[in-house]
Amino acid sequence: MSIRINVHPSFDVLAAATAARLITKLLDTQNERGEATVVLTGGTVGIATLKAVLDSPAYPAVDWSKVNFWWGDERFLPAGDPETNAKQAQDALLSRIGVDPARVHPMGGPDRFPDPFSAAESYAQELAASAEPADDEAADGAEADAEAQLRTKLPRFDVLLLGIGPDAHIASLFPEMAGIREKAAVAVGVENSPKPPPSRVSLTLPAINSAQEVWMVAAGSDKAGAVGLALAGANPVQVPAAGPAGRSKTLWLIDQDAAAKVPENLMLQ
Ligand SMILES: O=C1O[C@H](COP(=O)(O)O)[C@@H](O)[C@H](O)[C@H]1O
Repeated sequence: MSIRINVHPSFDVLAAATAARLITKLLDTQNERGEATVVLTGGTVGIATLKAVLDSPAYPAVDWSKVNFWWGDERFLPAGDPETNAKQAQDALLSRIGVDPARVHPMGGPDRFPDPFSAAESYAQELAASAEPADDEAADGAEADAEAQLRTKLPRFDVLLLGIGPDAHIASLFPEMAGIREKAAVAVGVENSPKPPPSRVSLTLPAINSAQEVWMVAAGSDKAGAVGLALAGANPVQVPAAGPAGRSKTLWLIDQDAAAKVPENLMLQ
């Protein structure tokens, strides 16, 4: 598994470059597999990236009707609320590109579930229903066992995008809270989130780390501390952004301001 850090000169360049990467990644994956699966993030860079996809003359190269969309987290608000990550993604891109609604999987809100915990349970079921059939190649060892278990619960995520909060949260996994410690479930409900709104739903770290590629996106000097600590190898319970690791690749896509505290030895690699 490789970690790569890409520092871009500004927020706009970061969003445009991440969009270009995403288009190419989806196109390549469709060439290989016929379809592609992306896990979207909310937040500033996440949504700006989707807008930049639509601004790119290359976006029609992707067959958007064969892209599966999932979310890394969601604010527990009614469907269509402008604060939901799903509505923001719809407005920025999804409503404009001819997606197949059956392949779009937003997390549920209070219009469908009594609380974020039942919404998380339902999302876990929806994820499991899209899991790929187990292959017969049984690998040995506890780690292989855990991976095989996870494969029965999750679809193959080709690329998973994650924003980073100034407090180093990723998805809706906040420092020191139960969600970031979760090892068994693939999705969790969150109450008392330090960032409003207080109720949320999130994928867990094991679910995030099942992705082939994880792309960490962040911009701005308020993210520099979180990015620096994460790349210096902090404990994910205190610094959730330190936890994600894609199966084949982890890409850090950040702007110069967010890169200000990245350990120098890593910048030289
Ligand atoms: O609330 C959230 O915040 C994070 C980070 O957002 P940003 O605006 O500080 O970039 C985001 O990754 C997450 O999906 C979202 O629900």
